Amino acid sequence: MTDRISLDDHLGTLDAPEGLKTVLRVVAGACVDIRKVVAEGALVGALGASGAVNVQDEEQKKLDVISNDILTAALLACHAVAGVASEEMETVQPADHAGDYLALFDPLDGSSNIDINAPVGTIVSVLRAPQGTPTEADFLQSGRSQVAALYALYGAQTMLVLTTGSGVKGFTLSADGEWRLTHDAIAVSPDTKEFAINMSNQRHWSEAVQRYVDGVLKGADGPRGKNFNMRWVAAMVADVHRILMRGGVFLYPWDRREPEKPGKLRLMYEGNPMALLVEQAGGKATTDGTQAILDVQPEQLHQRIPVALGSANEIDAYAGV
Ligand SMILES: O=P(O)(O)OC[C@H]1O[C@](O)(COP(=O)(O)O)[C@@H](O)[C@@H]1O
Ligand SMILES: [Mg+2]
Ligand SMILES: [Mg+2]
Repeated sequence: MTDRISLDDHLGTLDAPEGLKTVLRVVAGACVDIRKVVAEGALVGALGASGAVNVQDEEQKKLDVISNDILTAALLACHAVAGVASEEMETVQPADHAGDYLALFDPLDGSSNIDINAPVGTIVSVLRAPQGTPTEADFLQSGRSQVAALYALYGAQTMLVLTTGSGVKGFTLSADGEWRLTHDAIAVSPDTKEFAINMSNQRHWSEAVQRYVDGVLKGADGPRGKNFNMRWVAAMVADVHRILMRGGVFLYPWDRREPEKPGKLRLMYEGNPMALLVEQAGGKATTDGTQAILDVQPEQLHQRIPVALGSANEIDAYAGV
């Protein structure tokens, strides 16, 4: 397998600023370090709750905190990074030097999977930094402004899936610790017979979402005229990876439980990076079937949004119910 191009070599050939390549190398290295802790789990005392609660009012797992510390330290030490923001930190952290880039991340996505040895991952969005010390307002750029987006998936294989704005490539971590290109030109098929949604929230959804899911559940006997399969890994990173590999739709809509919150997932470090990857792979990434996530103007660092992304024709069907 060593004849496969490494991430390092791929970045070397990329028509992108050296600073951006450095940021991506640093993120990729931090993900290898996070993977080691994820893989050793109980052996290194990394499972279970940390005892703290984050700014989202969610219980932090030890691995949320460890992953956040690894990424934050690596990125703030990188000369090309002017500041970072994370799901696990209340506000932004400027670096003590100037830099051309800002990094926003969900250090460990799929926290409820940690203690059951199910897939988790890391999601990262990279933006251009303004002149001077960045403030929170400087991070509130729309998803279209991202210069790179990636995730690492700690699953049966460890993979890193990356876009710098011209297509999507997937790298697999080799036994000797190198990211190697295994998935060139990742593309989301326009049609699908697979959907992903947390069905336990059904009674809280809007009428339109109820209608769409009712239609797909009726399968060949209903308005869609074909049978659907359902999958829910409970880690956006793994559910989106499945869609990039074989199509499908991933839905996390607004629901009535907390009507003042627009959804569960966070715009800046979940919605935006995943939306750029999905669009770059030819899929659609929306809040409601029509509004592109990437065009949402952010108002808050930890802003939530509804998410409907995946196979283009199926997202159109979702919009049309
Ligand atoms: O608990 P549910 O409704 O299955 O939600 C699962 C969703 O929550 C998340 O785990 C939220 O992310 P975090 O684990 O980073 O908080 C998503 O990855 C996933 O899609
Ligand atoms: Mg998450
Ligand atoms: Mg998380």
